[in-house]
Amino acid sequence: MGDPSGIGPEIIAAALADPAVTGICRPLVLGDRVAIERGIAVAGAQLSIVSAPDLVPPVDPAPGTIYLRELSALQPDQMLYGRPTPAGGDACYRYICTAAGLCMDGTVAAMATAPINKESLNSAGHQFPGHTELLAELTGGHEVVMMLAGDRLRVTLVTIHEALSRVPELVTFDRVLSTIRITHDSLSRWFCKTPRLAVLALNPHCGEGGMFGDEETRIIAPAVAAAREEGIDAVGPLSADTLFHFAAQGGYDAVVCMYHDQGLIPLKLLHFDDGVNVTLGLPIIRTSVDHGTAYDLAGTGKASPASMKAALVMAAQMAQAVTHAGPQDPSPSGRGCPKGG
Ligand SMILES: NC(=O)C1=CN([C@@H]2O[C@H](COP(=O)(O)OP(=O)(O)OC[C@H]3O[C@@H](n4cnc5c(N)ncnc54)[C@H](O)[C@@H]3O)[C@@H](O)[C@H]2O)C=CC1
Ligand SMILES: NCC(=O)COP(=O)(O)O
Repeated sequence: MGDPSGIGPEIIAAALADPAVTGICRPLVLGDRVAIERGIAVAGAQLSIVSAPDLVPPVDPAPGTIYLRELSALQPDQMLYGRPTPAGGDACYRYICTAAGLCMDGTVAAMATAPINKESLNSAGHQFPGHTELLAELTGGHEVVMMLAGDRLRVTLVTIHEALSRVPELVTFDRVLSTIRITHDSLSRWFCKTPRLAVLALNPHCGEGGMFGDEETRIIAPAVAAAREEGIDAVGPLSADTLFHFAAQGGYDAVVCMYHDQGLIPLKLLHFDDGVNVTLGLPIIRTSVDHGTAYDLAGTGKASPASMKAALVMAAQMAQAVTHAGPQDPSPSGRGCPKGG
């Protein structure tokens, strides 16, 4: 359900009132009853809550229902709009842990998360920068990659939630190569058979022959060369300032970026409304909205549920691709896979 003080409950309600979502999956909400009731009212959705303490929704769910597993009983002062609390952060932690457990034991096929406030998660004593790192630990310490995806552009990140000043030391040969590998393997599995990857430079103009940095020659170019030797269709390092223009025209299936804002600024410019955050490398399927808790909008009914809907639909399509896995096209949605990709 995400942060009860943010827009999570209302965008969940709006998404689950849409037959395009409930037509493709049987959603089980993990969260707080009072927060979801309030979200339903804010969204103006015609939905009633069915308590599902131990169950998953039936094969034929009753129309207009939200199946809810109540994992918290927050007090009114712990869910004031725009006022995150440690209790809310702790509740988010429980929702995420339970969802991961249900995915791991096969009770559910996938999880889609609403936004959390990372500060309140940490204030509750859970020292994680975000879902991505928490899920990596909960599911066995896998190396994971954050991808944000829309129809026109996909980006994956070598470093995620890090101070910009730390990025250069974290851009290592091993990290760049493993991000390329995980991006390639995951795209091949879910989205395109033979993905074409662009790998970005860290510095302006690829370092301009060493004048503005040498990470390109020392680290990124050798990592791209190693990936190519493994048969991965990757090119780079390429200058970030021009590459996105070509990537958005279909030149690449994903762009491997060195740091958070290098990838997320162009992604959100094109796909703020419908972008989906996917964690690659996990043994489970996890998607998420591409935005945060939007405290300025919480409770107003003005928040767009489009990314929440897209995250739910993509999770369901990925799960179906697993169920029906075969030699046929692995693309669950056809999202942005250019011809010949
Ligand atoms: N998946 C997750 O759990 C994410 C959580 N966050 C967390 O969210 C909190 C707030 O982060 P911010 O940087 O302020 O980003 P934000 O995405 O919450 O808000 C940025 C701007 O976008 C607008 N906005 C966000 N979602 C919207 C929607 N669905 N419809 C219409 N407008 C929307 C907001 O009103 C605000 O003006 C932070 O604690 C951050 O860590 C941020 C990104 C992802
Ligand atoms: N900017 C994306 C973001 O912060 C999402 O993080 P996570 O909670 O999905 O790890």
